[in-house]
Amino acid sequence: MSELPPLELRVPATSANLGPGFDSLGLAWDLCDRVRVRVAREYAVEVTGEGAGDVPRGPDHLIIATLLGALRDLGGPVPPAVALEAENAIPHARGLGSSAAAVVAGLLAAWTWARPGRPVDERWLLRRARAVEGHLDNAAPALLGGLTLVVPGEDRVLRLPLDPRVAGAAFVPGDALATRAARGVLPPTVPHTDAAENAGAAGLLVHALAGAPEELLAATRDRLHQPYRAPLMPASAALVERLRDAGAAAVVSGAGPTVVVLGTAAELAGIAPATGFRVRRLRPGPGASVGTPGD
Ligand SMILES: Nc1ncnc2c1ncn2[C@@H]1O[C@H](COP(=O)(O)OP(=O)(O)OP(=O)(O)O)[C@@H](O)[C@H]1O
Ligand SMILES: N[C@@H](CCO)C(=O)O
Repeated sequence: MSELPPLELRVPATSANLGPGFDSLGLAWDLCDRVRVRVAREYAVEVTGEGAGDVPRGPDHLIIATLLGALRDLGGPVPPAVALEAENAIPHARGLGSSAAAVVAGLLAAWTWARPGRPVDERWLLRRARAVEGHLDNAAPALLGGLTLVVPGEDRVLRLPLDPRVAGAAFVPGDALATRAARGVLPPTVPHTDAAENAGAAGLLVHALAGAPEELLAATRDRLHQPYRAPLMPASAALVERLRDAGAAAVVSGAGPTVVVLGTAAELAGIAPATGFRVRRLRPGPGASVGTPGD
């Protein structure tokens, strides 16, 4: 068991939905959590940065629980305990994919211990991530990097072309909002007209992100989730409206309450801070990586 090597992983923050692409489009950012795991006699968890005061310190820590479950699924080896060190940069429960990043870290670590030297089986990893997360639009870009499309109902994930001029600015509020709560307010059905608007906007968004950033404002309109969630995040909803009225392609990131503006670096340079939000400049980034410490 002690032959299982210590591992170091990096996993990116992600924005799911991007406006009209509910549960299907997602984008990885250059904001990453760093995680180290090793076999130990007793569980030990050291966390710095985001969520440090809140996450469990034992086998129920999301990364460790995911790792152990996946090792069992892969037929072992399951160590007596693991020690985990995490430097968290991704804010928790803000719509930037922190839980998907943790799940992808646990699954990549499990694969690396159970199948050393073998390229990760993406279908296995995404199936496991779906079982934990319920949807894949954060896990897919966290694993693959860049812009990804999940086809809900089909077991398929595509990496889509992304114009290198596209960047982001995240407005992260102080208050958290659990994804589960934000999904709980969505109605079981939506009007046909809203579905049609979103279908058109999602198609335009893929086109805009691939090479027509001047279309981003028109392409980021959403009728399927943001209006229903607005009462849970009134400050974010007001900020989206204000930014869009000023011509910026602002959307709610994932289930919120972070607001993300998509645009070229030149457009984003003019974005002013907003009271009650931390602003973080973002660039699209690569997917998760795993190696041994010091690599
Ligand atoms: N790095 C982490 N380590 C341990 N637990 C984590 C970590 N990241 C997230 N979690 C757990 O997941 C919860 C947040 O998950 P949730 O799905 O509500 O939000 P999110 O993933 O940040 O946002 P979204 O899914 O909308 O992008 C945290 O409160 C914490 O319990
Ligand atoms: N598509 C998911 C993303 C959660 O991060 C939702 O909006 O609920």
